[in-house]
Amino acid sequence: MEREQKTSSASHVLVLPLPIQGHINPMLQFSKRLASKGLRVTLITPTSMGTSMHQDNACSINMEPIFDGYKEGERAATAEEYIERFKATIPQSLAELIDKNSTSQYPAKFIIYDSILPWVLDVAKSWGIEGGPFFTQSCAVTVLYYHTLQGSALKIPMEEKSPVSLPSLPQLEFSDLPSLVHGPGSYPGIYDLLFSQFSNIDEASWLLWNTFNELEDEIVDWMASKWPIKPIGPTIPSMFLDKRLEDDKDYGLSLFKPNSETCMKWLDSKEPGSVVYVSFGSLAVLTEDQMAELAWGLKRSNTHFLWVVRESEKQKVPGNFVEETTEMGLIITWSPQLKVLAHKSVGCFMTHCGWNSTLEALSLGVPMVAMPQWTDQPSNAKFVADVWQAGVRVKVGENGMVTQEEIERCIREVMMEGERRDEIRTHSEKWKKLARMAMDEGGSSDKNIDEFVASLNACNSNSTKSPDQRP
Ligand SMILES: O=c1ccn([C@@H]2O[C@H](COP(=O)(O)OP(=O)(O)O[C@H]3O[C@H](CO)[C@@H](O)[C@H](O)[C@H]3O)[C@@H](O)[C@H]2O)c(=O)[nH]1
Repeated sequence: MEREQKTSSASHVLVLPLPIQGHINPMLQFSKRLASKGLRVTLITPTSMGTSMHQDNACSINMEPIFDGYKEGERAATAEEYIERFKATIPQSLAELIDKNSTSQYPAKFIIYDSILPWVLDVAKSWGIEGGPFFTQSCAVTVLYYHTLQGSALKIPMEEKSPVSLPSLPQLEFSDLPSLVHGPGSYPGIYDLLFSQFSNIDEASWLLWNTFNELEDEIVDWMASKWPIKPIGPTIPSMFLDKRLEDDKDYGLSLFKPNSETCMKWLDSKEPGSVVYVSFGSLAVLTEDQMAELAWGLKRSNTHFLWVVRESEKQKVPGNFVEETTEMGLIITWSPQLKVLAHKSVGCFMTHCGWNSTLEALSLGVPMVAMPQWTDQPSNAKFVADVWQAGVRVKVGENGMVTQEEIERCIREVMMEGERRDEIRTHSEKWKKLARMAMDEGGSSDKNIDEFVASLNACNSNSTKSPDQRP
């Protein structure tokens, strides 16, 4: 498993993501940046991810599997059950890994853990290792969770669905708030998980964030007045941004198998800017009725479409839809999303506004039609449409459904020639430039990464506890 890294005497950092695609991608990508700056990085891959992941061999970091309570292929019935077993198993597995490392040539100095696994910090500290959480969602959304937890400015359950005004944030309607803020009853296990991010935030020495200063400037300033936060994103492979890391062309680790060849060939055959790319990420589950509205909305828009429908969702596509749209569209089960967004034929991204997809579209200058589903996505959609003005957001009907007419209207607004389309394109291009600048040499995120690396290199002495001090 172990690969050659740039510097043999480098500080060693462990990185532990929750094993879902939207968390693996940014943490793996950040790991690559750290490795490019001379650190030795080990990405910890919980066993449930399996060994059959689709892995890019050019990846510059080490991977170390640890037991998370599940054998490859074994699945928990619910997210809550998975997290429970994960939490019961990982501390021991992690302690064994840290122990193994401590007697090696490269004892770990620091652990970067997914912010929704705050208890990792306690395990690390008991071994004399420092740690810091990595936040995979926006600063704005985290601030909203923070205010909810404080219970003063934002109280749940919300009795009145009136607009909310909070420091450093634009005025937000009820429908702009993360779905979990609507109340613990909505998603019990996940609610606890997201709110636990704050349980020991004051004990962490670095808070690393997949965002960039320019994108969330006022919010970053507000947070920086409370915590040592460091925006280090967008965590997109370098070849799509600053192009400084030649081998960094892809995320490199996928839990799904992309239909790359079919997809890129199909895109090559289309006119520039003529395709709507549609994807709702790795987790979203639409109702059968909503899938049907989406399908017929795509048909009504009369535009070419490339639609990602995961294997588990395929049976919801209306029976006659594929035959009726063979000339217009292609449905695939997973795409090489960054390559798709960077393709000249793509003119618009219809997205659920997962934070990675949002950052990817902004970084590649692709205008969006935002169709949020749950968790942080409504707030991301609010920013996309009204703050960054890089797209439009669908209106949800009273029955919670987005109609085919509404989907058609939004796609046309972003795709069809006219003032509105030009405005959105201009804003999208602006964010593309700013994202690139943030990651390029001397950019805001690049400086933060340098600062983090320098601080680790400065603690030259091995701080891992000696055998008789270990727990
Ligand atoms: O066909 C596809 C579809 C997606 N992706 C990639 O998969 C990732 C998906 O991440 P994201 O857009 O954030 O969506 P989710 O998978 O839904 O991510 C979960 O995690 C995110 C980070 O915490 C949250 O913002 C989301 O709301 C939550 O659903 C992105 O990097 C995409 O490039 C592909 O490569 N191919």
